[in-house]
Amino acid sequence: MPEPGLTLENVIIRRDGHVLVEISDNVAPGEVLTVMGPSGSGKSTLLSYVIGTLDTTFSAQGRVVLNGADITDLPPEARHVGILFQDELLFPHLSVGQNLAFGLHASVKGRPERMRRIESALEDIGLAGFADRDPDTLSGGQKARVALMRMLLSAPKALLLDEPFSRLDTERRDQIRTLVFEQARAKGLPVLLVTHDTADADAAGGRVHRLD
Ligand SMILES: Nc1ncnc2c1ncn2[C@@H]1O[C@H](COP(=O)(O)OP(=O)(O)OP(=O)(O)O)[C@@H](O)[C@H]1O
Repeated sequence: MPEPGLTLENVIIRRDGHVLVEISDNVAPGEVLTVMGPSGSGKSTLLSYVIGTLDTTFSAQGRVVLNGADITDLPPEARHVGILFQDELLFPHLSVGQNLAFGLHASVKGRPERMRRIESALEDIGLAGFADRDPDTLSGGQKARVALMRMLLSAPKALLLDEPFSRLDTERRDQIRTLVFEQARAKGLPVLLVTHDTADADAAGGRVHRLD
């Protein structure tokens, strides 16, 4: 039986011959593995490796396996791994609804069905009726919720989060954090969370992998 979730199998990432990252682990569906470590320890590099955008200055060995399928050599768009960054930007020239439509998986066909999905997605993040708004009229927390939902609509099979909460004030941070972890659990998605903040790790409630 293939192991469900996101498996990093004997992954070693090197730069200039030196080992930067070494990890071997399985993140189960709905589980959050928090990756912590000082600046420059390779946290973002590890996420680049998992999504398939590792810079050529690095060399890597090992395998990335998602729900039993080896995705190590697939191009990023074929991996079905969603990523959310600290500086997650919405397209400023598109409305909130169009931004979500951009994320919506191609398997959702027909304009009425696509519109219905977007309306229901906006309800899920407490932004019903916001479809026609310009992103620059939203607060930071509202933008973060739209960015999260845009990623979820693409039907990823795993989530990677690179300091996605660090720009939010404490109250919004708690809200968005809860929303992300609830959605990941509800959809059974394995999550890799990169953060400097021990409060993020505590909220995630899962295991912590330290890079030095
Ligand atoms: N494209 C690149 N070319 C050369 N070196 C790079 C490149 N990208 C990252 N590095 C180096 O690799 C190391 C790891 O960087 P990385 O961004 O993964 O660290 P990090 O742990 O995410 O840091 P931070 O917490 O500051 O974001 C750093 O020393 C960085 O300078």
